[in-house]
Amino acid sequence: MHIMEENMVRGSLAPKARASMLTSTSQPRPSGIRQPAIKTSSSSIHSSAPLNPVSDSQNNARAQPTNLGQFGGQKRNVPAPGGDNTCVFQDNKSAHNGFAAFNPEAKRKPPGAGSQYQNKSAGASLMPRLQKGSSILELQQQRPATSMTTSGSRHPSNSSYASNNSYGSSIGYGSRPPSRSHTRTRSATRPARPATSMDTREDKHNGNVAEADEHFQTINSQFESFKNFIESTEKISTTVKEELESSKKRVIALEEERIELHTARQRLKDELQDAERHARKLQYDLEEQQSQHERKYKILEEDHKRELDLLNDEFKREMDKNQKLQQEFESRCGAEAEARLENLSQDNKELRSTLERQKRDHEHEIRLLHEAIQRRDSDVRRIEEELRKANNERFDLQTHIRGNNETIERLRKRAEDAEERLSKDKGHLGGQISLLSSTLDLKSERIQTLEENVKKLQADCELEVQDIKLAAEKKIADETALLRERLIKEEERRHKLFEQVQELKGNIRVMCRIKPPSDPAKDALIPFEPRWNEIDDDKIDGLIIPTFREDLVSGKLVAGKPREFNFERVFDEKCSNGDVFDEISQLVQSVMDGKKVCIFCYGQTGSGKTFTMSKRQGDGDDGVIPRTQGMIFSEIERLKTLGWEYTVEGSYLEVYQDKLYDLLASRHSKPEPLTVDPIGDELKIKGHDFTLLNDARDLDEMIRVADNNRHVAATVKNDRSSRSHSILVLKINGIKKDENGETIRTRKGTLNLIDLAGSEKPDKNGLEQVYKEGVEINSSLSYLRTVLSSLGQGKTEGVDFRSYTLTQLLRPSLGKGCRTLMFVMVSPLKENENETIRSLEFARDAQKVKMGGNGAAKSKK
Ligand SMILES: Nc1ncnc2c1ncn2[C@@H]1O[C@H](COP(=O)(O)OP(=O)(O)OP(=O)(O)O)[C@@H](O)[C@H]1O
Repeated sequence: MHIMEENMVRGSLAPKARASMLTSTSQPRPSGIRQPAIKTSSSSIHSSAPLNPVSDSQNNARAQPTNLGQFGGQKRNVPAPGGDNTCVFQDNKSAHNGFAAFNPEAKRKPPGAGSQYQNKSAGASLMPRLQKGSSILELQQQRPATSMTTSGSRHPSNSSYASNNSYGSSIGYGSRPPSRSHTRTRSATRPARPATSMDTREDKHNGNVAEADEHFQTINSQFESFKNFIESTEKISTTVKEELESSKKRVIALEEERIELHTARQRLKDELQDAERHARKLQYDLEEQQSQHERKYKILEEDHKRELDLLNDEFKREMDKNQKLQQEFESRCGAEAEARLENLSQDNKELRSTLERQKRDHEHEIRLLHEAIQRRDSDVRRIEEELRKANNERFDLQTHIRGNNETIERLRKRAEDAEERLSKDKGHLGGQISLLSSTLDLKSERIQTLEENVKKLQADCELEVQDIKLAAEKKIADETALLRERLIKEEERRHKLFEQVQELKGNIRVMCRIKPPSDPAKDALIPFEPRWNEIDDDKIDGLIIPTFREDLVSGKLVAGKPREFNFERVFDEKCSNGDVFDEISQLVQSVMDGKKVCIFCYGQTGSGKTFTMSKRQGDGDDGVIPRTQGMIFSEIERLKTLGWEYTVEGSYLEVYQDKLYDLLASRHSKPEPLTVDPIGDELKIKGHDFTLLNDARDLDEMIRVADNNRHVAATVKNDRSSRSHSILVLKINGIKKDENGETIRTRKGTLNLIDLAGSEKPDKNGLEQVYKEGVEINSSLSYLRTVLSSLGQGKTEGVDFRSYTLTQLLRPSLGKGCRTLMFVMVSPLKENENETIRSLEFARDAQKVKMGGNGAAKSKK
């Protein structure tokens, strides 16, 4: 029984299973199976069950050593029931333990007495087969027929031992074999005992035989009982096996469950990782989109700002121009034009207020746009906050899942333990697993919900951004269109105002430039007194040259009447070419508006005409021609945005010795003189084509070629004196079309930039050629003066332009609607005072010219 228990403990059964098994086996178990009586004192045995009294015959039997003498001093080893049906015979000590368990009587009796109810043959037949591990049944089957079985009354199956229903009651704890008082018959086969002294007492002997029979019966019944016990033990064993089998199955099922759980956990983990990856990707996409939107917004904003800046610049320029115009208007018009000035001021005010309003509107719209961007930023921040929360939740979830994983891991270990403590832990584990599974399900659902939220927020954000973008784009487009429209209108207004001011300024405007002395410390200079402009007090618009005369009485020099010259502007020696161009750029602008403009420089040789007109030395202070060149082509680009397309054609001509030459013609052969068409308002030259100039580089190249071909020579005043009048003619035509490509407006402007040859008294002592040139130059200039003074006297008809090629050339530029600006260049040197005064007088005459008629000045045919 101990062995059986040990086997059960060693097996992989959980305590509960073992307990149930033990419980189940406890029912049929004979009371002596686990009886610790092996170590119990005899007194306890007595106290637990009454012992049958030993009969006389038993005592007699004890006293018969011959009967069971061969067992003398030897304890009988009886196989113990239990375990896996093994009944082990051990040494005397263990045998004593095992047997005493169900037959304590054997222990209580002296060794010799033990053989009283076991005959020799029974003991001999059992002994050799009582091997370790043999079962009782086997023993029963293996037991050969003994002398007892031959009697037919000792066959185990017929043993009266089985008559005791309870093994415990017969051989159990504290029991003893039944009374030996039963009668029995002596076996017929029993051999006759040798004659002994006892034969003499035959009756007594017969009584002993009967007692032995009875004892045999008892043993049989005990054996039967034992057999029943074995059978019940076998049943128990089968039950235990079945329990064991079912336990194993449960273990397998649990293991499978554990694997499933593990797989599910792994799957969940993968899904969580996927979800994390997906969330990270979403976040990355969101950030990417945000940065893209921000970039686009920046670009839009910058474009908008640029456009605004441009418009503001435009506005400022317009305002400056208007201011200038107004100032000029005020300075020139006097009282008679006050009404017009009032109107202009009104217009100007309106224009200013319109522009201010537009500016305010614009700023307001920008503010709105900024607010929309700020709203969008706050939305983005909100989304980021939500995303952060989602990330936090995801992090919590991960932590929780990690905790869960650890719990699962712990549970897995516990499941392994549960293999040993199967039924006890199973329910708990299952509960926890299902709880965890449901928690995991909940968390997965939460992740899914969060992801969906993020997606939704992202989609909302994209839509919102898209809407804002579209609205902003539309607003910008509308605004641009509106501003463009306004700009076109303002351009028209400016054009009109400009025209009005130009008309008020007169047909020929005159400006004067004083060349700086080459050595101010040494050079004797004309004591010019500047007359500062009343409005622009940093500008000079007049010169006073003091005069002296000899007092006839005293013979001393006394101050005479000073000579005063008033011009539109006087540039003193400090002024640069840039200052000059700033003043005349409006005229170049008016060429773009379709006007005929003529700018020419008049002055003594070496007074700075070419310097002012053509200087191109790379020090940044270019003359009028290079600056005009730059301005024309940038204006063409600007006007393109207002729907205008311009073409530029150019020609560079020279009047040398009163003959007209094309400065662009090849100089390999002698150039042929050209003829000016004396009829019409446009300058036309017979047999001469204008060159199409696509860009500033073409014009540049044209000027370079012309400069190389111009007639120059050393004069007294100038080492490289221009010996001819050079004329750069630019025809600038603009065309504006509507959406259908129909021409709706045209502009035809002409710009003549003329660098006249130096006026100087011809030096008779110089080269003949130079002298001849000087005479010719002076003649043509004198004639120009004559023409100008005729025009100045209000003659509009009968003015003879034909006498000189120079005046023929200038005729179309001196008519009505033409703008002519004359620069008079003067030397500051005392030695050139007379020439300077002559030039200034020439300029004053020119200033008086009023061009009349409906076209060019009428020539005398
Ligand atoms: N405003 C100025 N500042 C500095 N130098 C000047 C200025 N004006 C003219 N000069 C210098 O004076 C010299 C003569 O000038 P420029 O050739 O322009 O005279 P010009 O009137 O064209 O003479 P010409 O009629 O003989 O051709 C040049 O060396 C030029 O650099």
